[in-house]
Amino acid sequence: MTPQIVLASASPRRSELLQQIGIRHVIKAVDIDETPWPHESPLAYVERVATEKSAVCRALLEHDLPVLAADTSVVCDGRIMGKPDNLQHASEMLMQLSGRSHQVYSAVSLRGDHHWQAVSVSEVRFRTLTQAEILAYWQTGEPQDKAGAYAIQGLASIFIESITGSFSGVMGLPLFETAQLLAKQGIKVIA
Ligand SMILES: Cc1cn([C@H]2C[C@H](O)[C@@H](COP(=O)(O)OP(=O)(O)OP(=O)(O)O)O2)c(=O)[nH]c1=O
Repeated sequence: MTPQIVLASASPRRSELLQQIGIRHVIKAVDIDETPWPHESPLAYVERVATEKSAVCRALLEHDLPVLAADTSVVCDGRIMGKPDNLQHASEMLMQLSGRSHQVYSAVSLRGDHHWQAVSVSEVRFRTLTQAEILAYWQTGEPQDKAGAYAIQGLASIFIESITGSFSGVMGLPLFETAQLLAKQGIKVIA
């Protein structure tokens, strides 16, 4: 089957989500510096990083298939949370998320005939977590490669009281916005 797009991502979640809507893709992950700039807002940050991922990927390609990239950040009290470096870092993040709401920003960038982008912002509410739960959760291996040290699609679902916004966006690729961008490039998910 011929691919419709290139997915510029090493995230297995993003590939699964694209498969969920039947978009045929090949994966070409790129490595960029994801350090936020001083005083950069979460919105500006996720847009910049997603845009850079698609640009770097596009520059490496020898063909001109459209390139899709995304970036997802957990934001609490205006602070951007990336992936945890270790147990200590994950515990700090999860204690901060415990018993309250935070936001998840997911930016999508599509480079085809033009460059299009979209951002989804969701609100996620966690119940109160205990230190023992956080340690046990870390030991499952799930938090390691996830922004904010949790996965809504995994065991962390038992910590989440409510979500307003996009489940797929929290998971890493907002499918509503992605389908809208793909349509601009003439790629239809459904007739
Ligand atoms: C909040 C949350 C994040 N995540 C994941 C999605 C992303 O893989 C990751 C956020 O990191 P990203 O830097 O957005 O993506 P990535 O480094 O995994 O992949 P790439 O840069 O190559 O595209 O966190 C979940 O799987 N579930 C969740 O509930």
